[in-house]
Amino acid sequence: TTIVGLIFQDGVILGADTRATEGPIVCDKNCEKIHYMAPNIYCCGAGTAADTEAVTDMVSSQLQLHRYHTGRESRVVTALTLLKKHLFKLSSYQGYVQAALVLGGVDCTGPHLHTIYPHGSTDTLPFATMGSGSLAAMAMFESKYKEGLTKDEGIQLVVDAICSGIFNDLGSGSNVDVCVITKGHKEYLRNHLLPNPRTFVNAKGYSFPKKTEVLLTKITPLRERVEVVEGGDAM
Ligand SMILES: C#CCCCC(=O)N[C@@H](Cc1ccccc1)C(=O)N[C@@H](CC(C)C)B(O)O
Repeated sequence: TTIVGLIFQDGVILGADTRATEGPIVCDKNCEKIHYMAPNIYCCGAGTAADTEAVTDMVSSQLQLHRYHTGRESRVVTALTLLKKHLFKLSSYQGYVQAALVLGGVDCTGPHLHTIYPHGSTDTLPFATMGSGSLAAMAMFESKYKEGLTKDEGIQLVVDAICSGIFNDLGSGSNVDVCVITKGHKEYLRNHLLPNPRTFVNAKGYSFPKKTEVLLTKITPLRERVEVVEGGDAM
């Protein structure tokens, strides 16, 4: 997996590839790794698919109940705290729930971007990458990120970072999903880029119309091609 997030002038942009693997096998060529947490909060997940889905679904539900209780928009820090307390839980989790997350959103306190690791540690950053393709993606961010990026610049940089993972990490592949979050608005761009289209092989395979002449190049016997030297030693 390659998942990323960055802060741009109007908010947060998240990005993800769409490959799921089981060892050397690609078991899903177009899976979703950007999860809905709240209207203004989304979360990318890397690690065990089941764990990332379960932990984000659980916290998303908790946030919804909290919104009903408070009558207010969810805050990113609330999602962050719920996620890290669950993953760290002494009772048993302690890193066994393999969810490596990039959490992003915009709330009444502004834009926020965080990473959450399986053991429950968190970081607050202007740009972040996670998953097996995170180094390929971070190389793009370290060389191209700057503060005050416009929306289009931010989307392009996220696409570049995800594509770096798609093309250089075997654990990542297929398509680029993007999510743009600003104050009061979000755009979930599913399959924003399709850089690996499946070219269709002719369904009939290689069939030729009747009477197709199949020409083989005339093969000249070796003797005719090589001057034979009488009594020469075998090479
Ligand atoms: C069986 C099985 C694995 C089901 C799919 C599955 O979780 N694959 C994992 C890799 C993995 C992990 C732990 C055990 C096995 C296989 C995977 O593709 N993770 C990607 C993100 C998820 C959300 C798709 B990425 O981090 O590479």
